[in-house]
Amino acid sequence: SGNQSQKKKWVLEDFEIGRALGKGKFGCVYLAREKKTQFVIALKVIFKNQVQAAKLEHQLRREIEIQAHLRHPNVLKLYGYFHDASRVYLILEYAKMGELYKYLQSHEDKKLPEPEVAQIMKQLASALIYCHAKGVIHRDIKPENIMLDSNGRVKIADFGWSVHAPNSRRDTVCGTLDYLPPEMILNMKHDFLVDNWSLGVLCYELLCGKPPFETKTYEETYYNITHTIYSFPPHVSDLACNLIRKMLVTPAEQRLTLPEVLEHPWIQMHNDS
Ligand SMILES: Cc1cc(Cn2cc(-c3c(Cl)cnc4nc(-c5cn(C)nc5C)[nH]c34)cn2)no1
Repeated sequence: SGNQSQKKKWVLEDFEIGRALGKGKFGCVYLAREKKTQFVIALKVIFKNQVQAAKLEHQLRREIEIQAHLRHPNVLKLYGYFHDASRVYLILEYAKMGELYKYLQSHEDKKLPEPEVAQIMKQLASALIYCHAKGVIHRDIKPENIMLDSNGRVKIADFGWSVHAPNSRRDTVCGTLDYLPPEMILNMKHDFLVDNWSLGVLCYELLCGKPPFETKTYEETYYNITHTIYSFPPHVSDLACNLIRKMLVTPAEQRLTLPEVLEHPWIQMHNDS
């Protein structure tokens, strides 16, 4: 049961370790199975010394803290964690189809059909509505951080860059909000809306095979993003263009909200497709 996985003191001997599933900056992820229940998981093994060398212990602690408390069908579950002298182990949900990024690469011209993209967008918007309601901003929505489970269900993973927005403080200290300067309140809204922008960039990339502002140089990409300079290939439907145009808006508070994304006709028309 839920609290069992929280209270249980896990040790490496509780698991049979299988093949490596992927490598990251500070470690690897292995397919693994809990011996007693034969439950299959993904075991993320992180080397403490590498995290310490990068001064990212606080970020790792935050990733664990945040992901351990999120429960949503489109958020990769963190069942528990433990550590030994040199490593931290995260017991993660195993996504059967791997990273969306690789799934994209396996398609000729690296793009997906519109109905499939609409389903992915619907799931991610729902997951982000849940995260934002818990005061969590992901801040790193991209194909590498989205996992595919069976039957086209997607899971947001890697909360390494996520943060608890100040918003949770604002919600709990009602009354004293009056004294917060506008820039701080705006920033709070602003922070949340970074995920809305990234979701728009992701939608474009899944439909077009490349991100909207991608160019050969950092400077050019920077200019395109800050001036919202991008164009659509001819095969993208008008409704899909309309949705993306309403998400890639520079003044954050003018961006489509996540509930509005779910209500958009392009998402609605592909319901249950
Ligand atoms: C360190 C480190 C590596 C990574 C990237 N990464 C994530 C996974 C992964 C996770 Cl966390 C959960 N389920 C997965 N399922 C796969 C998978 C399934 N197939 C058929 N092929 C793959 C690959 N990978 C999963 C692996 N690496 N993040 O931090």
